[in-house]
Amino acid sequence: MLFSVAQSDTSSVVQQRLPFINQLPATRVATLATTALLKEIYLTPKPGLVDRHNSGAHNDMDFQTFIVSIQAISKWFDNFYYCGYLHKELEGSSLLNVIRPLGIACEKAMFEATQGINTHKGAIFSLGLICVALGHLEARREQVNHVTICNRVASICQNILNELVTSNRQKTAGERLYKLYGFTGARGEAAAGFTTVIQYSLPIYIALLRQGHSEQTALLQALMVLMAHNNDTNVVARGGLEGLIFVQETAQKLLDQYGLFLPEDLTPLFTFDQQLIDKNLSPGGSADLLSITWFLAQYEANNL
Ligand SMILES: CC(C)(COP(=O)(O)OP(=O)(O)OC[C@H]1O[C@@H](n2cnc3c(N)ncnc32)[C@H](O[C@H]2O[C@H](COP(=O)(O)OP(=O)(O)OP(=O)(O)O)[C@@H](O)[C@H]2O)[C@@H]1O)[C@@H](O)C(=O)NCCC(=O)NCCS
Ligand SMILES: Nc1ncnc2[nH]cnc12
Repeated sequence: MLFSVAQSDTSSVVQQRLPFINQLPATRVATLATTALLKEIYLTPKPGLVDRHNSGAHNDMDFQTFIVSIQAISKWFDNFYYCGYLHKELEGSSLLNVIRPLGIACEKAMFEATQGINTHKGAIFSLGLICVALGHLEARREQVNHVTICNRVASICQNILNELVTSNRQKTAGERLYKLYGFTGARGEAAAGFTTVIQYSLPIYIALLRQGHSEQTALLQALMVLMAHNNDTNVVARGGLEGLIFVQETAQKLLDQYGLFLPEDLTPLFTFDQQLIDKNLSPGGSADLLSITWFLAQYEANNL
């Protein structure tokens, strides 16, 4: 296990529902989820995002903020997995009501560790759902692959968009942008079974690895493909529709013009990074989907 978290860090929610959960062994799934977040933050250069080169379009967080955040939330991925595993009798949408308090408690641990900075709110939601789905599938001894994992996430989130449709509150960016433009953000991606990952980033990532390219090259290509296709509410929150169109069209133009972004010449990505910094645009949602991409590819490589 990369990080250990004091047992007292788990919330009362977990203690009430699963009092023995902290005595359960760390899972390989949680280690994989933690590694997926580390792979993402270490990848450099990521246009507009925090990486080892700079903080992208962020003046409130840096590389170390993400490391501290990952340390704080790492243990929670075990809790998500066991929650899915120990509630195998529940069907899809009933699971969401059980795990949501866990996710909110994990968000709290993140905010405490980062002094209130939102580093991984979306990642906790998306990767947390993946861990719940894996626990649920494994407990039921169902087939496990990237398709069944994402289908189980879609089943868990089958009613989640209702909260956007019926809610009058616009407390978060996601809720506000749904009312303004109809974007469903992280909720929509999960309810659709991470189709942006399944259709775009995962196939490209796996194909490049099979061709012998480095993990960095495969991850950079996957990120650019995600930025070209993902309706990232982080980008819209900062730059409106104009900002989203700029990110998607520029990413696609670079993919068309350069094909691959190889270590010997990453200039186009550094230039794109500076453009997004100048425009205060950050594709945080695509960064999360990149972690999901790496996780699904690695899980299958380890287990099939
Ligand atoms: C379901 C919730 C998580 C939804 O929260 P919210 O109402 O805020 O909805 P969204 O805005 O749609 O999404 C929240 C975060 O999800 C990421 N995201 C955005 N678009 C997409 C997309 N199309 N696909 C996938 N993921 C997406 C994104 O998160 C990442 O970016 C954040 C960091 O970037 P930054 O720009 O700094 O963000 P801010 O600080 O907010 O902006 P600034 O002030 O700096 O300008 C970081 O979170 C990354 O992860 C979106 O931010 C929520 O309602 C919920 O239920 N939470 C509880 C958890 C839970 O339910 N868990 C259960 C499963 S275990
Ligand atoms: N590296 C990163 N920079 C900014 N926002 C993010 N959200 C997730 N990963 C991120």
